[in-house]
Amino acid sequence: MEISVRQMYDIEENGHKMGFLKKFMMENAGAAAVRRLCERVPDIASKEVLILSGMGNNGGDGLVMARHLAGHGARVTVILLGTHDRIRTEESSWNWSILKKMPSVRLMEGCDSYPRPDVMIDAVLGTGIAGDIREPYASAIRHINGTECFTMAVDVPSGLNPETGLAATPSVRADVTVTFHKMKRGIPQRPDLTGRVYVEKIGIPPEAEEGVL
Ligand SMILES: NC(=O)C1=CN([C@@H]2O[C@H](COP(=O)(O)OP(=O)(O)OC[C@H]3O[C@@H](n4cnc5c(N)ncnc54)[C@H](O)[C@@H]3O)[C@@H](O)[C@H]2O)[C@@H](O)CC1
Ligand SMILES: [K+]
Repeated sequence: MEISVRQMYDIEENGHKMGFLKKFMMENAGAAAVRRLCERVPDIASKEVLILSGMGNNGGDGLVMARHLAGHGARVTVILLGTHDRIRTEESSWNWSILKKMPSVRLMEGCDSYPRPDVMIDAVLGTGIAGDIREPYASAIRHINGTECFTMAVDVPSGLNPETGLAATPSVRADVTVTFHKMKRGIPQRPDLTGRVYVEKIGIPPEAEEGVL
């Protein structure tokens, strides 16, 4: 079943009000994405992974992935596309503050030149996308597309509108996309951008869908 972005936000809100806090959803989302990544890249411990994280909760999923990947022994760099004081949500800031205590993860706030990794994680933009792609997000997306390495998009390839299926210029072209809870209706319209799509449950109680679906 495909759902709208509005329905996804309402389900998330209902789950949060039930006490299944958004930070738990984010944790499960990042963990599920890393499980899929390890399936697709079995020798992850020998890999250099670059995570490009935006300032919203899509970026927060990327921050969770950084911690899990460090646990798997990967060499992880996170580039936050802004400064940490501009992170927009409590759950994402919370994950950033954990990473600050982890020397095993290299953290950068903004950057002039991007490292060239073996694996790229696109956690730039998700369901919160609105309008034309602004900087520094546009440069980050162009960088992702300019590398040859294996690319996983978190929730939706950045630039692709998960409601309409319309793709901004630029939009990420991913090898795989891991989306959460249920398929958003715009995602299956662009297999050329998403690559293979996995839909992962993130622990939201089914009761959170009551009155929404
Ligand atoms: N819905 C859910 O159940 C869950 C959602 N999660 C994640 O949260 C994401 C949604 O998070 P948010 O609502 O914070 O939104 P996003 O993280 O998708 O985007 C918000 C950020 O992007 C910026 N932005 C929006 N459009 C832009 C544009 N055109 N150019 C440049 N910057 C732009 C905004 O200013 C804001 O900083 C989902 O895609 C998913 O990855 C997960 O944490 C797990 C739970
Ligand atoms: K993304």
